[in-house]
Amino acid sequence: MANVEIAGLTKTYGTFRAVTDFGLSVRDGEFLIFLGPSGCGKTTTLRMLAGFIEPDGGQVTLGGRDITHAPPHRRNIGLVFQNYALFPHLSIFENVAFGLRRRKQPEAEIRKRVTDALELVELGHLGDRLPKQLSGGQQQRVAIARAIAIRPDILLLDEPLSNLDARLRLQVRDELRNLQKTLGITTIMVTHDQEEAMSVGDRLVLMRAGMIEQVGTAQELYYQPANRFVADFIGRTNFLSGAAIGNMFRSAGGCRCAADGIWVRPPRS
Ligand SMILES: Nc1ncnc2c1ncn2[C@@H]1O[C@H](COP(=O)(O)OP(=O)(O)OP(=O)(O)O)[C@@H](O)[C@H]1O
Repeated sequence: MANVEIAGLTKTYGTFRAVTDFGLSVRDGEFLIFLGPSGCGKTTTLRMLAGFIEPDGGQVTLGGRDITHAPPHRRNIGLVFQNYALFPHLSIFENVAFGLRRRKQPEAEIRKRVTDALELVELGHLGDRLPKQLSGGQQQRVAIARAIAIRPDILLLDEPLSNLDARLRLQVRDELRNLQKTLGITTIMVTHDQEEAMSVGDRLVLMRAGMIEQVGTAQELYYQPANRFVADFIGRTNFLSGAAIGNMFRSAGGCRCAADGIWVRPPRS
């Protein structure tokens, strides 16, 4: 477990700025969501944190350690991708054991950690199967078990639920949320699904065109949007033109709204 400090992270492809001056503190044990429309830079930012994309500028520290230019395997980060990325020729047990074998853990430790991780995602009885003998939801739970088996400092999830059908999506989403709270692992998840973000995230980072528009809880973004884009993206919002006068709002049609949100239609004269 660790807190993550991100400062001024920037990535440019040619002349196109995919991520600009991204700065944020992720708290120890927090479930943070990167949310925003397609192409806004969520995956690029996550991949810079994972070490797969080299940033052009900025800094990332993990538990106080500068990892900005460290290779992925030196970061102790658990990764879960949209497409599960399981090894098709390895058993479920060996898929989960993979990262531990690479880290040259003793055999007894590997057995214990794989068994524990598979139990946590309720797949302890399926260790001998191959990935193709599992459903999509089960495969994604294996990918989650593999990520947590190495006891990562942080867990990075890139649209982990988007290949699942609607029912499984809800189920795995709730399981993921419970698991994250049980283990207390600092977690960052990318999604473009507002409802998913609002139901699992402690805080949401709403991005647009490579920049952060607002960071806050779902309630803060919903009730105190920083701007029109946030209000539009997060809520089912109707926009009325008008003017704020003290603690009142006067719309072009003559209605007024007090700070408590109660509408008042002025008496006809
Ligand atoms: N290797 C690359 N070369 C050039 N442009 C790229 C490259 N990778 C990403 N981009 C561009 O950077 C921008 C951000 O991409 P990114 O994948 O981070 O967006 P995203 O928010 O994760 O989108 P989505 O929700 O569709 O996955 C996009 O406009 C994309 O086209």
